Amino acid sequence: MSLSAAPSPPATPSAEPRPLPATVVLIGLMGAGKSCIGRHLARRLDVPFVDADREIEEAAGCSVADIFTFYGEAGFRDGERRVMARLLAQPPCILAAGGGAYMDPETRALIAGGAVSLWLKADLDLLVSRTEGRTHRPLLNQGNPRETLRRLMEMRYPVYAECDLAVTTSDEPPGRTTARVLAALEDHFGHPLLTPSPAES
Ligand SMILES: Nc1ncnc2c1ncn2[C@@H]1O[C@H](COP(=O)(O)OP(=O)(O)O)[C@@H](O)[C@H]1O
Ligand SMILES: O=C(O)C1=C[C@@H](OP(=O)(O)O)[C@@H](O)[C@H](O)C1
Ligand SMILES: [Mg+2]
Repeated sequence: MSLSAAPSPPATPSAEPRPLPATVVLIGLMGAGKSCIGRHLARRLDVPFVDADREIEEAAGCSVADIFTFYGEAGFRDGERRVMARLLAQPPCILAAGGGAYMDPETRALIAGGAVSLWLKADLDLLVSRTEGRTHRPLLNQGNPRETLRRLMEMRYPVYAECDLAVTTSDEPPGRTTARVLAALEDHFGHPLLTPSPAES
């Protein structure tokens, strides 16, 4: 028996943390938490965070609601497709898409070609509770928002299901959801991701 003080190496060495290898696109319905969790995740990984809706607003010089009013939903979708293509050509970042972006076939193909899509999946009650009282989502500013969200779930969830990863969100602090998203990504990439900043809760 050796009396050496040197610790023996682990049977299976754990993988070294590596930088984010590809852009992560957060998809999901309005209120799922794409913008909120995206911001937390980017801070945790110390990579840029980009919110597609903010980029669209900057390019148009007005709010998403005004784009819908002046150019209609079709005009918004055209701008969204172009902005998503530009953002997907940038170095790896966390990209919060708007809820309808992944429904566009060209955008879906670009994401499948070089990014990782992660669906924040939420049930109807959670989406309603997280969106009520907010007025910046034109699709929910008319009619019955619960009914609109229910209809969008029916139309969109089968397409969202084409994504690479899905994480179910629940009524928990954003830090908990972020940790579960991070774990899903590390599992997908097969190695830990560099997290230079301390964990948030
Ligand atoms: N665990 C959680 N994950 C995501 N959002 C949460 C969570 N808990 C509370 N929220 C709140 O829910 C809202 C989600 O809105 P947002 O991030 O804009 O969604 P989206 O971009 O998907 O439409 C925010 O006000 C956020 O603070
Ligand atoms: O689901 C949609 O069609 C939309 C979602 C919104 O973004 P969030 O999902 O971030 O709220 C925004 O892009 C626009 O109001 C349309
Ligand atoms: Mg958002």
